[in-house]
Amino acid sequence: MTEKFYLADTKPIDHDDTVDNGIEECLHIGSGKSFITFAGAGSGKTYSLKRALEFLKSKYSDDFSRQGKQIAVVTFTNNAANEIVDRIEQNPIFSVSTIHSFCWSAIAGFNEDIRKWYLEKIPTDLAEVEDLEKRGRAGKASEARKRTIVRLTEKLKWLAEPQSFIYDPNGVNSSPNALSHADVLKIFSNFLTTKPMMTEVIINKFPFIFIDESQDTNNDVVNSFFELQDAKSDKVVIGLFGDTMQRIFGGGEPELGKTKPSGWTTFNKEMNHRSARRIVGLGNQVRSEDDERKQYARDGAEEGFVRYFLLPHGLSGKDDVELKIRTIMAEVTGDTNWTDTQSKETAILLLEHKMAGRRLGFDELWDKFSKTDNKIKDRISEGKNTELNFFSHIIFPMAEASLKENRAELMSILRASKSPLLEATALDANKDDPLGLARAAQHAFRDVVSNEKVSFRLVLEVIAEHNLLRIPEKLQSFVAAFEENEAEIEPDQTGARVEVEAEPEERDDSEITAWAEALETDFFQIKNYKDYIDGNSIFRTHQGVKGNEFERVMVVMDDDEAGGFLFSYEQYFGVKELTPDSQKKRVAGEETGLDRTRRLFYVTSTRAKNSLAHVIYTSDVAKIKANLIAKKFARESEIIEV
Ligand SMILES: Nc1ncnc2c1ncn2[C@@H]1O[C@H](COP(=O)(O)OP(=O)(O)OP(=O)(O)O)[C@@H](O)[C@H]1O
Repeated sequence: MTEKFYLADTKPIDHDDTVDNGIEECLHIGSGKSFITFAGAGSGKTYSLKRALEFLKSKYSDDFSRQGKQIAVVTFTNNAANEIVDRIEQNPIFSVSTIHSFCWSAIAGFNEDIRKWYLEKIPTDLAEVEDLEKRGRAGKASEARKRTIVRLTEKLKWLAEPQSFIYDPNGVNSSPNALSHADVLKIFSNFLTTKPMMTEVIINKFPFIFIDESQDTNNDVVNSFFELQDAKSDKVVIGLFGDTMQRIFGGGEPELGKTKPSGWTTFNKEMNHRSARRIVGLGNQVRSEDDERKQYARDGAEEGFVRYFLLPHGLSGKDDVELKIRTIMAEVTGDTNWTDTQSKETAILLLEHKMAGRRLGFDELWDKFSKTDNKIKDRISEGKNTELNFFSHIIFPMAEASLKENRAELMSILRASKSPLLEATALDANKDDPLGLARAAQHAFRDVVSNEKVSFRLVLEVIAEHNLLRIPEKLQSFVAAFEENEAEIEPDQTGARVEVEAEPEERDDSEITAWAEALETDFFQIKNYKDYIDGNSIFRTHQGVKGNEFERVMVVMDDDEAGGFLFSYEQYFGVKELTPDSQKKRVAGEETGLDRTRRLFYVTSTRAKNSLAHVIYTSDVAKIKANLIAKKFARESEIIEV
């Protein structure tokens, strides 16, 4: 059989230079040429972005510095923003920020407009919940709906007066007038298309706007940029960098690169600078079932290794088997680093937190969230769940400082988190001993966290009881009794307790139920969760490695253990039939779990530079083997049954 299905062809390293030259032709004020770059894995999107920035710097640096203009680079995550900042030369004409920071900086200060936006939106949300409540049954969900109705009604009252809104892109946003992450994006998209003044401010400040990872950039935001280009093509150039095959988070625009945007200049990058020929070949074969874009490896690239390990579902001692597989990979590749458990150049990719949770020890916590909405799970996997972050970013470091009796560190966390006990009103109320209350609270907190088996609930309760920190909105109902005490202590603050709008999808009853159960589990699991989210472990999720690269990658696929329904490798590899619902969707040309799984498989496979081990737990080893060969994902010799 011909090797063309397995090994990518090669081209010289400068093969894509024409693309970068083409991009430069768009980069003139008034060019009218906004552009979208199609570029597969490892094609050097960041490289092209960097070149574009350098070009603009050489052309406009003096003018922009004088006029206070900037070039905006908008990224998906803080990590991506930092990586770009590291890779470009520091210059005040570059403004690199996450999408949330960018949107917030555009709408910040438009307080009256934000208030009006809420005044229009909340009655609709309220009517929706009231209607659901009228038709729904009594029970936990109904209780949650009733709480939402009270909250929204109070908020409407609060919004009757002018307010000043705040937002922290990296924070928990639990203070009364803080916007939620989701609302910042919604408000921005709405204002960009309906508020000419804000639009003018943006395009005057940013004549060039680049958006990285555009395939996953929030749908509303991307579409508002399409409208901006239609209306102001003489004043702004927008450049989208991304790869539609790597759209793996929920919020992106599915039509990107198909019907949208129209009339934009498009560029195709064809090189893969990252991976060995065999790995680029596999990526091409995966893509042949989607948009059929093909990549070349670099001239001189090594052949590299791909191996498949097929294992039956329900196997016991998975950790041992996976260790053995790494030993086999070391033998096959001659690369002994495969067995080094600390190597930063090795990644073991798990489909879900649940799998990492079991291997790292936060499975009890994670299990409680396994039945929640996918958007919530997405936020957890991105480390963006407000309440979990409250525990991992604030309370856990406090517990550590407290146990080490590091009072300075503890005070600094309390100050940074705006502890109510350190506010002027609280300090003034106890003139004789302003820090007395804070001290008592710290002692009580230390007593509680000294128990290594303490539950999240007890930790939360001691914080609420002593008013050590403001509790994020969704957790407030679990400590409601203490809040009333707090209102007695600070009668002036009543109105300020109302939290500003959370995204309706996030007001999901299942999340409240999950929290009720999760709070009963061991608090110190949060350390393992935090290590994992911070990337301090060899384990990562399939979704979490987007944009990263490693010498060696082992991808563990186990539908049974993952227990999710967003992805199904069994369906993708032809072992299980599509569900009737998916079949209907497929016929109607709609997206199915199969498309999502294919894209995820593409992302994980293409993280490896040199060697790739696919570990597949399946209900039918023989069938999967036959299908991998039929799809030309594997040569027979690459499949190993352990
Ligand atoms: N033109 C180039 N010449 C040399 N090296 C390059 C070039 N472009 C990219 N590289 C290298 O190739 C690797 C992949 O580049 P980069 O991470 O920018 O790709 P990407 O398109 O963002 O990939 P992905 O979408 O898979 O995350 C990096 O190690 C980068 O340094």
